[in-house]
Amino acid sequence: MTDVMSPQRQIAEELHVSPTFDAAREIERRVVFLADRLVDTGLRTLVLGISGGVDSTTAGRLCQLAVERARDAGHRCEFVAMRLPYGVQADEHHARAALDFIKPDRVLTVDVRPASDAALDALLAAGLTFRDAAQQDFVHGNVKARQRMIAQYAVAGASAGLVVGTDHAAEAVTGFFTKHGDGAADVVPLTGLTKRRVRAVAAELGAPAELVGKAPTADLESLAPGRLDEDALGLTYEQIDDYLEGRPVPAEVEAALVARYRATDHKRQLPIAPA
Ligand SMILES: Nc1ncnc2c1ncn2[C@@H]1O[C@H](COP(=O)(O)OP(=O)(O)OC[C@H]2O[C@@H]([n+]3cccc(C(=O)O)c3)[C@H](O)[C@@H]2O)[C@@H](O)[C@H]1O
Ligand SMILES: Nc1ncnc2c1ncn2[C@@H]1O[C@H](COP(=O)(O)OP(=O)(O)OP(=O)(O)O)[C@@H](O)[C@H]1O
Ligand SMILES: [Mg+2]
Repeated sequence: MTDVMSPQRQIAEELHVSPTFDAAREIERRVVFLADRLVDTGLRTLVLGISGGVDSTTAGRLCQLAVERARDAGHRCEFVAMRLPYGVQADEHHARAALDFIKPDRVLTVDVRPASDAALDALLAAGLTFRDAAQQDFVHGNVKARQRMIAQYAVAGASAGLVVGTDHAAEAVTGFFTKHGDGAADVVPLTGLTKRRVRAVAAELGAPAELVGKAPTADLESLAPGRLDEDALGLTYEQIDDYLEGRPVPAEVEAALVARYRATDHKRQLPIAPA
């Protein structure tokens, strides 16, 4: 008899979700991973945008611990945390709290608004039209995410750096990221974690409670500022995490997740080439 793996198990395996979880062990494993990448490549910086959300708070603290570990081993390196607001960020106080907690070696602030708006203006001037204001705002949102990627790669290029991404299993399964925007990175230390496990790692690291429990937002749409991920997705992170961790979920939740996972497969692969 052939053993047919359930879609639930197959997706969890493909996204590297571990059946067991120990926050302290995960911190150690992921700090060692980042420190080893610096030492093994001979590169000098880790570069990561800090938004004030729990994902970049967690990944940022792991980066700072990793460069300190690599320095202890004799490797000259540092962590460059980047503030990348679009104009004035409504939850700037959370970004400040994240930086206070992470204690990065360096902070660089780049406002992505002028470049994002100039790109949109140039496209409009070239004759690009949108279905409606909502579609224009959505596409402009992805331009903002890609401007953040451009800024981080410029810093990496100038400082022999590695760009750090914050993708994890609960984001990967829904493809809820901008392709070649926040989805573009050299190293992804949160891989395989569900959202509640990211929060557990943040808590174990000692992050402030307001950041550990913060509601996730991509905050890319000017017409819907601070829109919550769960509202945009029509799914809760509890449901997504339960599914990834092998717990039962309603049939319609499983159907929605499998459909999203399949439709966004192209975002988790290299560009598609002829067979
Ligand atoms: N089947 C296929 N095979 C190969 N490529 C395919 C494709 N379908 C689309 N594409 C390409 O992919 C593009 C669409 O992908 P993309 O440009 O990413 O756009 P899209 O997936 O439509 O939008 C990104 C979504 O991620 C959310 N997001 C972004 C950034 C951060 C966060 C967060 O959680 O913080 C969330 C954002 O709110 C939005 O809902 C298409 O324009 C096309 O170029
Ligand atoms: N305003 C910002 N300033 C700096 N970096 C940002 C900003 N917005 C997004 N980013 C980068 O893009 C990544 C993806 O955003 P995302 O919203 O998924 O993560 P988060 O804000 O850290 O956590 P959460 O998903 O819980 O909101 C962030 O982790 C961060 O590295
Ligand atoms: Mg966010």
